[in-house]
Amino acid sequence: MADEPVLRVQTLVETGLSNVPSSYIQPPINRPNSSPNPPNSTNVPIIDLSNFDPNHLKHACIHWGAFQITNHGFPIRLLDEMRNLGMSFFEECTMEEKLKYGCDGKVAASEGYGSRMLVRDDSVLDWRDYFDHHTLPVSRRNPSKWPEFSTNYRGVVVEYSDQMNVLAMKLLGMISESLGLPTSSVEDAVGEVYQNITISYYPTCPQPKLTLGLQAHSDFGAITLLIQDDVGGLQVLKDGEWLTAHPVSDAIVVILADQVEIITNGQYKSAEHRAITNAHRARLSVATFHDPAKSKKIFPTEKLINKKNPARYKEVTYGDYVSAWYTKGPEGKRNVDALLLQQQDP
Ligand SMILES: O=C(O)CCC(=O)C(=O)O
Ligand SMILES: [Fe+2]
Repeated sequence: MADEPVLRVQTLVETGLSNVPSSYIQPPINRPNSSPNPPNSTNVPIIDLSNFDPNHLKHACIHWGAFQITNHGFPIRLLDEMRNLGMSFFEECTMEEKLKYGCDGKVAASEGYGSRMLVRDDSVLDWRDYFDHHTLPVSRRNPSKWPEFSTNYRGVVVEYSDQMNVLAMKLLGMISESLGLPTSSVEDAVGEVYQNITISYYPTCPQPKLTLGLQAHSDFGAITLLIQDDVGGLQVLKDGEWLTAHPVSDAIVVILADQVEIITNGQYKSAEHRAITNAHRARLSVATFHDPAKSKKIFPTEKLINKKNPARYKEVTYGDYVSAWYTKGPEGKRNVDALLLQQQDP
């Protein structure tokens, strides 16, 4: 089992190093491409919810597994508050204050301030520090584990959690309808929602061409709603090419995760994505994950299965899926691909 590195990435950067330690150097095949897509080229689809077209949503879910939503009704004030409070935690609190909320590095997905996603110790480290909050069901909320440097931090997290959950369920309803299913189908297949909010902080990196802020992965839950700042660094894999999801002011990035791929029998795909680093400005993102309960059994929805379209994925207990993800590592989409059933030739 890996021990949590003593140094957070931010502390490493503050030492003024000009070469990144070898434990953060990606093998050449995983390193970021030197010429990313420019801002006005292909971007992940943008869906304006005030002028909603279900076919547009369907196209984005089939071909990208990720899209950005605008005019989503989520209070912009709350997006800004969450981003600003997150930035203040990382940049204005002392390390001593931050370490009061240090997470348990030996436990996967433990709550608090950390720097390592996997419990395995043989993977290349991400150039990222983070703060994970356990927010839903309400019984998992323990605000004493959240920072209190600002009097409204804990209140903002609660309001953000509730509002994100409402939006996530609305999106699952739209996704169901876009497949011709009753509105509640995907939400019912997910069951009780377990929500985590992770603020990721990517310090500037002296050698961004050698590192990743976050290695390539698909999210293991059902649906992730992510906001970023204007720095940019999120990339989505599309037809074998890594494309930067350029920041769109006040937009929310929607990322389909593995359980939605299984529930929709692969009609909709989870998005493989990663974060790159840069040498000039630290970057912040806030990801809100919506996952099933560990005991929930996940399988393709019966209404999408027939003779012509047989089930393509094995049933899995969600908790087993998550354990495999943390012990084997994400390595792109290998965990969901491992559930694929052999298809008979017609
Ligand atoms: O920071 C980002 O843009 C990506 C974060 C992410 O993919 C995650 O936390 O799962
Ligand atoms: Fe992710």
